[in-house]
Amino acid sequence: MRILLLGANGQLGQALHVALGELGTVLPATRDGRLSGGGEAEVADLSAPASLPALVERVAPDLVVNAAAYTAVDRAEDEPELAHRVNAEAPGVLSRACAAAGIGLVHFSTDYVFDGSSQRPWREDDPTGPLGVYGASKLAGEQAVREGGAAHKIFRLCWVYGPRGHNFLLTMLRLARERGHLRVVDDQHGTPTAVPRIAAAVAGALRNGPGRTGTWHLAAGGESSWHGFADAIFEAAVARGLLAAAPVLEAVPSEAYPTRARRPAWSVLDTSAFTRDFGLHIGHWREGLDEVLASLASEGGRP
Ligand SMILES: NC(=O)C1=CN([C@@H]2O[C@H](COP(=O)(O)OP(=O)(O)OC[C@H]3O[C@@H](n4cnc5c(N)ncnc54)[C@H](OP(=O)(O)O)[C@@H]3O)[C@@H](O)[C@H]2O)C=CC1
Ligand SMILES: Cc1cn([C@H]2C[C@H](O)[C@@H](COP(=O)(O)OP(=O)(O)O[C@H]3O[C@@H](C)C(=O)[C@@H](O)[C@H]3O)O2)c(=O)[nH]c1=O
Repeated sequence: MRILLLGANGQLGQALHVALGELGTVLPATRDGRLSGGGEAEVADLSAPASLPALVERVAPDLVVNAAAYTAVDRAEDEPELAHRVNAEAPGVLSRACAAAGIGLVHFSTDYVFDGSSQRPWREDDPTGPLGVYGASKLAGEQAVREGGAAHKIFRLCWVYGPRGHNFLLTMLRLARERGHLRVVDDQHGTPTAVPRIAAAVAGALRNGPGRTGTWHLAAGGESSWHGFADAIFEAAVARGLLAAAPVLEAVPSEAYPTRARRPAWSVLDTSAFTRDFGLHIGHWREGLDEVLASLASEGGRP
């Protein structure tokens, strides 16, 4: 199987590049045709959606996996058109191109399509209500993929982090090295999910349910606040020698840490449909955290 992977330089894209290798040949594509680890890739600029059908036609893959996205949650408030083009229009164009070629499309969405008001983990068919531009653009992307007509798998992820790229774990490690005191919100709840485990689960889902089309929640087990996640990061990072000492960590309400975009108070996803349909689960979020910190430690300590 030939798999065209868009967004191959992103944190999820890099993990998928490895994990999808077990299913066939991965053909990476990036914004500028270069792989961040060195090497060449196809060019796929999602801010120019009209360029995408020709790429799909020329490469003639058996499957397209779209890990590219506009993910800057606060900046999206000031660049709504760009966010919409990359996160909504481009996935719609891809879905139509895949439908025309008779191939499937794997796409990713987010817990930020919800408004955070639930009292229990969100199910796939719960009403959406994004609080900001990023979440709204990702919701429009889901709808565009469904309407585009390709057989698709849309995986809604939550609080993604890994050993590379831009994410909360790496931000916390950096800030802890710069300051002795951090303030982190404790009234937003979700499930931190490590990219290596997401990538393995996506490969497993393609293996176990290649013909299935639909939308699934895919996240680790358990739940935490951002403050609880930061606390666990510092405890494990000190134990693994990645930090000399944990900073003082103050729990604060969201009002005390104002951001350009509002985030949901409750982002925990119910993943039972994914487990039922593909026979897989990602494991508890603390297991994924331990693996990522172990891999950072084995790489020499400093991300
Ligand atoms: N990060 C998270 O916490 C979560 C992410 N998700 C979803 O998971 C998916 C993967 O996200 P993640 O890997 O974390 O995000 P990253 O920001 O790490 O990666 C996104 C990739 O998309 C690329 N990209 C952005 N704009 C364009 C463009 N115009 N043309 C081509 N490529 C572009 C970026 O390229 P470049 O490297 O050149 O900037 C980057 O490599 C996305 O769909 C995201 O919405 C869902 C829930 C949580
Ligand atoms: C850096 C920092 C953040 N925070 C708060 C801000 C925010 O409410 C929360 C999370 O911070 P971030 O801005 O790093 O995370 P954010 O970019 O909101 O993360 C989101 O990214 C997108 C792409 C998704 O799809 C989501 O699932 C989610 O992972 O923590 C603090 O309280 N203290 C701090 O020192």
